[in-house]
Parts: sequence; structure tokens; C-alpha cells
Amino acid sequence: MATRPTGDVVTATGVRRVFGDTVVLDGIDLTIGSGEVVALLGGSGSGKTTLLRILAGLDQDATGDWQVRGNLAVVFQEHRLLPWKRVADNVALGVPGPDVQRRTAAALTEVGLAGRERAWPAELSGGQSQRVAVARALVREPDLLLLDEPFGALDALTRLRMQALFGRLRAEHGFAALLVTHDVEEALLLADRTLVLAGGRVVDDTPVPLTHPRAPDDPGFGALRRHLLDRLGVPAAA
Ligand SMILES: Nc1ncnc2c1ncn2[C@@H]1O[C@H](COP(=O)(O)OP(=O)(O)OP(=O)(O)O)[C@@H](O)[C@H]1O
Repeated sequence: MATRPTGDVVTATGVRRVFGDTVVLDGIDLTIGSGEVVALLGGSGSGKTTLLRILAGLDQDATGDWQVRGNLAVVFQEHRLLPWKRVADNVALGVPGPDVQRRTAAALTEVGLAGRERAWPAELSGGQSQRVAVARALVREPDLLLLDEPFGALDALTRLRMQALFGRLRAEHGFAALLVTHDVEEALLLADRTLVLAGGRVVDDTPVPLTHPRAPDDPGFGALRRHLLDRLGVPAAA
């Protein structure tokens, strides 16, 4: 495992983003510790992607203070592979170093795509394409992964497999992550801590003290799910 930064990998205070007359983020304070996985929940339009883009350096118009330490990699909901490049070239794109080829092959093996280096993106399923996107992140040896609903477009079974893969990779590599998700269950399966965004603020910050591997019928899981659904304004089923 690579040497990790010791302190927090993200520190942010008073992050604010306005689009026209709309205040989307109204003073966000956030820290993510080295190796910590934080899930970011919130209703549609609450500003989750906006915050992730700011941390990824993709939004120049936010105000406030924030810092990201160490290597950063981003995984989006759509895989964003270049269709005219083979799988290995997509994974290695922009990665410096003499051993990129070996690291690319290792990353593809880790995501279950050993031997698919020369495939074209069009030859892959949605789940396989997202695995390539994860390999592309891994090969950057990230200290922090920013994931924007990375499994949101996948069918339910593929999503479960990808969640399990994420858990294994996280245990193996020890990266920190900010995982944007709509899925309370996914947040509780994968995260050390959950945040709920509403009205431009973090309105809930809840640790998830469950041991891994987790399952929805674990003791304590249901109470946390109920708590988060309450904070998201979802009423209990009748
Ligand atoms: N480039 C932009 N120009 C104008 N408004 C924007 C822009 N990007 C985002 N917004 C607005 O900011 C708000 C937050 O958007 P954002 O995509 O961050 O929400 P989200 O929580 O990720 O939503 P979802 O869960 O639906 O993906 C929305 O009202 C959106 O319309």
C-alpha cells in the first residue's frame, strides 16, 4: 500500500456556491480523514454533485476555503471512457511513470477484467465499463476517491457486485472516499460516516459503527436507515 497523507485528506470551511439567484451551497464545513469513507446523501438538487465538483477542482466559481491532500481520482455515474481508445489506453491515459503498463494490468485484474486490455469500450457491458472506470481511478493510486453515484446507472445485481468490489478495494488500498449516493442502503453498507445535505447545509453527520462486511439485516442497520430516511424527509411506510 502506498504511503498515505497523515492528517485529513479534505478540509473545507464555509464553501458556498450560488447559481444566479439560487444559493446551492450555503457554507459547507467538511473534513474527511485519511482512509475514511464518507457518504453524501441529500434530495435531488441539494448540491451533492456541486460539492463533489468543487472538491475535484472542476468548479472555479465557488467561494470559501477547501484543500484536498494527496492523489485524487474521480468516478462518475457514467463511465466516460473514450470510445476510440482500447480499455488499457483508457485506464492509463495521463498517468506518468515507466511502469504504467504493469499498473494498468494490475488495476484491471483487481476489478475482475484481467486480459481485457485490448478490448474496445463498445464491447463492454455497463457493469464492465464502470469496472474500467474504477480501474482508471485505482491506477492513479488515489488517497481520495470522489464518486458521484458510481453505481446509480447499473441494474440491481450488478450494483450489489460493484458495492462488494468497492468494499474489497477499500480494505486493500485504504483510500479515503466521498461517495455521492441516493441510496441509503448503499451509504450504510460502504461508509464510515454519512452526511445529509439540505438547504445548502450539512444537516446531519452520523457515524456508521458497523463491522464489515455489512448486510441490511445486521443489528443496528435498520435504526440507522430509519434515522437517515427521517433526515431526508422520507416518511415511514404505512
Ligand atoms: N451549471 C449550473 N448552472 C445552473 N444551475 C446549476 C448548475 N449546476 C447545478 N445547478 C443547480 O444546482 C442545484 C444542485 O445541483 P446538483 O447537481 O449539485 O444537485 P444533486 O444533489 O447532485 O442532485 P441529483 O441528486 O439530482 O443529482 C440544482 O438546483 C441545479 O439545478
